[in-house]
Amino acid sequence: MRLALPRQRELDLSRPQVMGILNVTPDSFSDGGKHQQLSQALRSAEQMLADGATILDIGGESTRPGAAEVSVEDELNRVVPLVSAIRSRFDCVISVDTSKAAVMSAAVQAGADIINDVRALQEPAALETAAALQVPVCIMHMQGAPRTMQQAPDYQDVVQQVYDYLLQRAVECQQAGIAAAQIILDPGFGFGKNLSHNYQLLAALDKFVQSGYPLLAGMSRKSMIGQLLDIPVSERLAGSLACATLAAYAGAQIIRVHDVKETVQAVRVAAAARYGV
Ligand SMILES: Nc1nc2[nH]c(SCC(=O)O)nc2c(=O)[nH]1
Repeated sequence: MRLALPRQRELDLSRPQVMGILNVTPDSFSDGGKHQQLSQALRSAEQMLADGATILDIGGESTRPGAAEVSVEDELNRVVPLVSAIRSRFDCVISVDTSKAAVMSAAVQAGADIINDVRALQEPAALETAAALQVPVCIMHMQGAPRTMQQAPDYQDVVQQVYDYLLQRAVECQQAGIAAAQIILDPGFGFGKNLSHNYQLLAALDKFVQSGYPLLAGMSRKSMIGQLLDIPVSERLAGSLACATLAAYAGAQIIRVHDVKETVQAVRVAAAARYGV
C-alpha cells in the first residue's frame, strides 16, 4: 500500500509509519507554548526526524477538550511559516492538522503533503478545497465539537457508528473527487468518546483496517490513558507506547505521537510480529 504525495513522492504504508506531533498552539494540552518560537519548532522537527518519524503533523488549532476556536488568521500565522521552514530544510512528509479550507490551501502551497482534518472536511469549502488540492486526506470521526464533545458522549454501538460514519464520509470524499487510495480513516480517540468508547475502538481497530483504507491512530498522552491509570500528561509514555503497539499490531499504518523515539522502537517490534522481521 503506497500513498501518492505531491512532487512525484510517495509514502510506503506496507509497514506502520510514525507521525510526530508538532503543535504550534499556545494551549496544546501537552506541549502548549513549547513550540511558540519557530526555531524551537524546527529543533523539535529535526529531533523527531532523527528519532525515526517519517511524517510531521503541524497543527495551529488546539482541539483538546474545551479548546477555544482559533481565527483563520491566527492559524495561518502559526502553521504556514513552520510548514515552509520544514519544507525547505527536511525531506520528510508534512501533514497539516486543520479543518479550515484557507489553511489547507496555504499549507499545501507552502509544501504540506497531507491534509489531516479532525472534522472530516465538514467545514465550509473544506471538501471542495481538499479535492482541488489533490493531496491525501485523513478524515477523523468526532462526535460534537471540541468545546463540548466530552460532556456526554453517547452511542448505541460506538464501533459500528464510528465505522459507518467514516465509510460514508469516505464515499462522499470520493464523490467530491478524492481518490479512494488518497483517503486515510481515523476513529478519533478522545473526540466525543468516554473511556469505554475509546477502548472499544482500540479493541476493534482491525475492523477499520479491514475496510481497506489506510488507518491513522492517535492516542498519544490522551485522557484514555490518564483516566485509566490516574496519571498526569507527563507520565503517560508507557500507556502511550502500549496504545501505539496495539494499533500497529492491529494493522494501523500511521501512528500519531509526541514521543517519537520510543514509539518507533515499539512499533518496529509490533510490525515484526505482524509482518515479519
Ligand atoms: N488525525 C488525527 N489528528 C489529531 N489531532 C489531534 S489533537 C489532540 C491531541 O493530540 O491530543 N488528535 C488527533 C487524532 O487522534 N487523529
